[in-house]
Amino acid sequence: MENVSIKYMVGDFKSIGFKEYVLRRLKGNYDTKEFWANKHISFTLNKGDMLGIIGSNGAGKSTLLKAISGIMVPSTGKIEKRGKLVALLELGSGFDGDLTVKENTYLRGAMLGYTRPFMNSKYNDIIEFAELKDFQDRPFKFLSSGMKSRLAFSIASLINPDILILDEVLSVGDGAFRKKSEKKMKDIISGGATTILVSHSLNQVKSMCNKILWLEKGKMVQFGDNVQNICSEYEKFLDRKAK
Ligand SMILES: Nc1ncnc2c1ncn2[C@@H]1O[C@H](COP(=O)(O)OP(=O)(O)OP(=O)(O)O)[C@@H](O)[C@H]1O
Repeated sequence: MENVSIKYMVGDFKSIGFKEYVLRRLKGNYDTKEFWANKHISFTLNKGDMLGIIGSNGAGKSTLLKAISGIMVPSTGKIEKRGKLVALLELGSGFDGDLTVKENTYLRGAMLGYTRPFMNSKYNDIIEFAELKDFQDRPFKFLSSGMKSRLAFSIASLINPDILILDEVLSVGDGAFRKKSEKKMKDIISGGATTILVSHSLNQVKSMCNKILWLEKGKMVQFGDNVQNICSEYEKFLDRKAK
């Protein structure tokens, strides 16, 4: 990632409708502003790295993940990545609520570019890992949040991506599933994949990540492999903020 900045346009243009928009433009009181959610972010990861991204609410963590996943294009700068990328962003994104768990698993596989025979060979493992064997024919919308995230994680992790992006998904599963998924992620990493994880749990970052990126108000505060030190500086920062 080289000098990446990402801006959102904010203002009242979404809610006003076309006629009002034209009128306001003509009168010159059409109000939009640029909001930079990320500014000048640069870092490099190697195969097998696990990066933890930390920072306060609104620091720009999810926006950066969207850019890495290719959902958003950076306003400036460049992102280069090699290999098959799988991203788990907002809960339930990429699923169809009316289709069953089974149908969604195949759909998700197809969206990621996998063939039906490949998905046939992985399907049982995915459902077993997600502990959703009894729910295969249930519409996705009737699953609990934890079950939805378990299915998303199982699909993403069992199809062996080169790059795995996780936005807080692990925090939705219960304790037992979290332990199991952390172990799975360690296996994925030792298999050579690169993982990026956004987390508000410093313990999780400390125990799993070998690199860390700390963002605040869109800017990079620290990046490096001294995970313990950066986490304790961040903890002190949070303590000062809470006073
Ligand atoms: N679609 C959007 N339009 C305008 N501003 C946005 C949009 N999405 C996010 N933002 C703003 O960009 C900033 C960064 O948001 P982002 O979701 O990346 O933060 P975050 O670090 O992931 O936060 P959290 O820890 O709360 O999930 C915030 O100030 C947010 O209000």
